[in-house]
Amino acid sequence: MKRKTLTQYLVEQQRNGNAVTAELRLLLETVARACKGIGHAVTKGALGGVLGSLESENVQGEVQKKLDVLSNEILLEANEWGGNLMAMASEEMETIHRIPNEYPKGGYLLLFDPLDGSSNIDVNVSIGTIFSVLRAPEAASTREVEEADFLQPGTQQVAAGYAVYGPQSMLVLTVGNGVVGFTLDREMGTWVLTTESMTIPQDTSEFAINMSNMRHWEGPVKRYIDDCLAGETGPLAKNYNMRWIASMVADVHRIMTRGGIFMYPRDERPSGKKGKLRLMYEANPMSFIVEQAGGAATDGEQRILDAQPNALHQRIGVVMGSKNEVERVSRYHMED
Ligand SMILES: O=P(O)(O)OC[C@H]1O[C@](O)(COP(=O)(O)O)[C@@H](O)[C@@H]1O
Ligand SMILES: [Mg+2]
Ligand SMILES: [Mg+2]
Repeated sequence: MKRKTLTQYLVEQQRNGNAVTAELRLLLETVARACKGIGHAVTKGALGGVLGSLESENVQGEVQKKLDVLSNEILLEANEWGGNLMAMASEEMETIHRIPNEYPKGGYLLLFDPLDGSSNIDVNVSIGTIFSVLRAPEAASTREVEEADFLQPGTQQVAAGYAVYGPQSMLVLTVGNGVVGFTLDREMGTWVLTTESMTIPQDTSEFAINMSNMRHWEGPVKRYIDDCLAGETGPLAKNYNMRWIASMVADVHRIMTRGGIFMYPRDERPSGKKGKLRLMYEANPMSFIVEQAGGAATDGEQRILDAQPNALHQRIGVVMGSKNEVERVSRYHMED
């Protein structure tokens, strides 16, 4: 069977008058090429000297892995000269990266978590890259682009995707017209369309949460997990299975494939941080993808995509996946 490549898919989306402009197509192709480069570095492992940590910490106060920094550089370099962007923002950089004046600029803003699942790099477990594309506000074309230009709710995203570097490298993408999945043909070096329409089953009996945080959870999350653990004879009247890979991309990719609910809720730790995951680089792009696949995403109280960001590195509680199960967790929050 002749399969479409990423380029063919995007050209088709452009021709069909959907959301993909020529500029967005080139931008997405560039991001996909960068992901191929990151995947290549990941595959080399110790042979490529990419494992281990650096002395540095990122803006979140987390120790940076060599691959966090390398992946960030690959994405910056690939996208800097493409002519489609005004600026980029990354989980690994304190503030935004404006396109230097010597390069042409375009109308989009790109945000990314260059390497997601950092704790899994050195143990050879699936990791990934998450990205989100916004339109730069009109006003930014007549002045210098600012951090505030990025603070748009997730509903404004024009595209989002992730690459997962696992047994296969896959790229999962939405341009607001459903979700498609590409597998990397390593010999040819091309992303090949292998799933035309990714959809998440509405119901599930599989949850993903880091159980070691249980003592910090808020009441509604505790109640939900207790009900899951009670199994057949409990209030949910079914037995649940649990999975936790500790790479959001890999956990959400499993849910995109066979359903489930992924939770990294905000909790009551004295740090006062609103959850662990970042709204702009993780929660928003993944929520857009999950919703486009028929799932749902909430922070417990509100739809994640409706959250108005107030800072680039803001964190948020995340509950996403199979629609009926996410709605159940929202109900538990309402009843609290
Ligand atoms: O180690 P924990 O607390 O279970 O956290 C795992 C979560 O942290 C993350 O690794 C955070 O992402 P980064 O690796 O990009 O910082 C998520 O991918 C994952 O879901
Ligand atoms: Mg991450
Ligand atoms: Mg990261």
